Amino acid sequence: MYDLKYLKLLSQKYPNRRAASAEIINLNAILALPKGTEYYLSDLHGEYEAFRHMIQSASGVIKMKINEIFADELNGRQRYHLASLIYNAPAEIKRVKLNPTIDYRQWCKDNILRLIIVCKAVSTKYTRSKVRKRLPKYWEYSMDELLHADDEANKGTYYDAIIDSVIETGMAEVYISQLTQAITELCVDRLHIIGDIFDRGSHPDQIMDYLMQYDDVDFQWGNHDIVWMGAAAGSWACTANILRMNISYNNFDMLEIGYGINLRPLSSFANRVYAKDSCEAFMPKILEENKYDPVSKRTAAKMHKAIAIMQFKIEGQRIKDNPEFNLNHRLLLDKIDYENGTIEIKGKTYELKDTNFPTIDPEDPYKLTDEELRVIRNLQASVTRSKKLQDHIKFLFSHGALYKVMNDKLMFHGCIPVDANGEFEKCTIYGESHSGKAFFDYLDGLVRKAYFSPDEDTKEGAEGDIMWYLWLGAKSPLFGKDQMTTFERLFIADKATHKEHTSGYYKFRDDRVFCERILKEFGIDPKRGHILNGHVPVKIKDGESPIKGEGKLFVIDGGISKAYQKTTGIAGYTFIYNSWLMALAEHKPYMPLQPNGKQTFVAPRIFIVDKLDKRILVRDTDQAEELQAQVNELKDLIEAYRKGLIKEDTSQQ
Ligand SMILES: O=P(O)(O)OC[C@H]1O[C@](O)(COP(=O)(O)O)[C@@H](O)[C@@H]1O
Ligand SMILES: [Mn+2]
Repeated sequence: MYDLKYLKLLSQKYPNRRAASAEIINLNAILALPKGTEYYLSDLHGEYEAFRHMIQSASGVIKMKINEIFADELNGRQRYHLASLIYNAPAEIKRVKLNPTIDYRQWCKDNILRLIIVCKAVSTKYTRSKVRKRLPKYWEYSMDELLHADDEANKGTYYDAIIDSVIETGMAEVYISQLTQAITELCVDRLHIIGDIFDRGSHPDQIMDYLMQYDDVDFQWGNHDIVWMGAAAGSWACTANILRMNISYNNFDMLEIGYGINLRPLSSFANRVYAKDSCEAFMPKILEENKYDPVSKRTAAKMHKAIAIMQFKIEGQRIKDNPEFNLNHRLLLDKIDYENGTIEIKGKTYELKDTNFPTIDPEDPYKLTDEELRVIRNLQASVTRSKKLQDHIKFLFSHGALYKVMNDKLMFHGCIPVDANGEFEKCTIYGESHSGKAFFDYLDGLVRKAYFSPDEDTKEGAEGDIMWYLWLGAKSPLFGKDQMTTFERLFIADKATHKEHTSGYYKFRDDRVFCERILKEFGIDPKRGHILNGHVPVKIKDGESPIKGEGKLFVIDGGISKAYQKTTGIAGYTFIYNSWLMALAEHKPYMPLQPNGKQTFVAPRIFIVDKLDKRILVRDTDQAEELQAQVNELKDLIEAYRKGLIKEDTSQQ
C-alpha cells in the first residue's frame, strides 16, 4: 500500500498523469542505456599534473576514440596533436600560437569541429539532457546544437555560422578548453579515488580543487588523507605529522600559499633553537625551488627537525593517554641515552645520527617546552582556520568514507585486520570490539563524530586522536603495518630498524577464497564481485602483479608518486569498468611540459581483465534500484490520480 501523504508531495512535481507518465518514459529510457564508465584511481600523492593527465586522457580511452574515429582522415601526427589538445588545451593552444606557419583561425575552426566529433562519440551513452548538464555554462546551447545538428543538407553552413561567431567574439580559446573539459567529463561517468591524495607531491590542494568541480566522484580515505582530516579537526599529533612530511618534501608553496598555513612561528623558533645545528639528517628530499615561497634548504632542515621532535613528544603523550591503541613500543624518546648519543630498541643499542636535543629534558622527554607549546598552538590555529583546507576536508567527508560498495566492486585503501588464520580480527577501540565490515562502520562513525561533534572536554590537542590512530596504528585498515618507523628513518643509519612489516592481509589476499569471503562480508556476490585496493605500490620491477586472488582483487596503487617510481619501475595503475569490460591501465611516468611548449605523452598499456558476456545496461547496475523505485512511485501516483485519491491539475497541459 502506498503512502498517500508522500504521493501528495510528489504530485507537486508531477501535477497530472501526463507529467508522471512522461517521467516514467524518461526513467525507462535511462534504464535502457549502457552503463557509464567508472574510473578508479588511488595514491595520487599531490602529483597534480600527472593526475590531471590521467583524468584528461582517461587512461588512453581518449586516444583510442581518436584513433577509431579519425583513422582515415588524420595522420598519426595530427591525431597526436588532437589528443594533446584534449589532455592539456592551454598548452597545446600556446604551442600552436607560437608556430608562425599555422593559420590560427583555420586551426580553431578545424579543431572545434574535430572536438565536436569526439564529444559526440563519448556522449552516445547518455541521455541528451545528461549531456547538456555536463556541457559548460553559457555554451551548452551552441554545443548542444553542434552535437545534434543532423540536417545533412544545411549542417555545413550552420556549423560554420556557429564556429565563426565563436571565433569573432574572441572566445575560441575558452570554447576549445571547455569543450575538452566536457569531453573528459563525459568519457568518465564516475570517478572513484581509493585514497591518499595528500603528501609527498607538491599540489594536493590543486587536485582537491579539480575534484570539487566533479559531481560524480567518491573517496575511500587513505592514511595520508585521514591524517589531514585529523589535523583539520585540531589534532596536534596529526598537525605535526602533515607539516613534518610536507616540509621534508619542500612543499612550502602548498602549505603557505595553497592553504594559507602560517609557518613563521615554526621557522623563527627553529632558526633560533637550532641556530648552530646543521640539521644534516633533515635536509629536504626535494630541492626544486618553490615559486612563491622559497625557503633555504638550511632553514627547511631546521624546521623539519623542530617539528619532528615536537611530533615525537606529542605522539608520546597520545600513546600514554590511549593505552588501548597499543602503541607503547613506539615510545622511543625515553629509550635514548642522552649522554652517549645512543638508543636501545628491542634489546639492541644503536648510535644516533644526530645527538643534539636542546629542547628535550631527559627526565621528562615527552614534555613540550613553553616555546614548542606556543608554536604548536599557533600551527593548530592556522590549520583549523584555513578556509581552503576546511572546504577540502568537508568535501572528503561528504563524498567519502572508509570504504564503498558500488556495482559489485568493494573499494578500500589498505586492508582488513585479520588474525593468523586469516579470520576477521576483533579489534578494540574506545571500549568496543568489532571485526570485518562492522569494524569499518564503527571507525567511520568515530571519525565523523571527531570532526563534526567533538566532545567539549577533550584534552587540548587530543581532538581527532582516532584519525591519528588510523594514520599509523597497527589495526588501522588504512595503514596495515606493525609500526611506522619515522624516528628510526631519521635518526638511525641501520636500515634494518626502518623495516615496517605489512599485516597478514597482504599475504592472504593472494588467495581467492579469502577474497571471496571478504566480498561476502560486505554483501557482494563473490562470483561477480571484485576488491580494489591502493596503499602498497606494485613493484613490477620485482615481478609483482597488480592482480591478486586469481583475479578477485586489484591493487592500483599508482606509483604516480614521483618519489616512488624508482622502487616500482612504473607510474602505477588505474582501473576502468565500462559497459563491455574491466581493464587495468599501466602507466609510464608522466613527462612534464617543457618550457618550449613540447610534451611527450606515452599511452598506457591496457590489460583487459574481464570481458562481459553482454553489454551492461544501467538496468543491471546499482543505480537501477533507485530508478526503478522512482518508476514505481510514479505508477502509484498515476493510480491515485485515476482513483481520484489525489486531485489532478490539468490546467498546465
Ligand atoms: O617515503 P616517505 O615519504 O618518507 O614515507 C615513508 C612512510 O610512508 C608510509 O609508507 C606510509 O605511506 P603510504 O600510505 O604511501 O605507504 C609509512 O609507512 C612510511 O613510514
Ligand atoms: Mn597509503
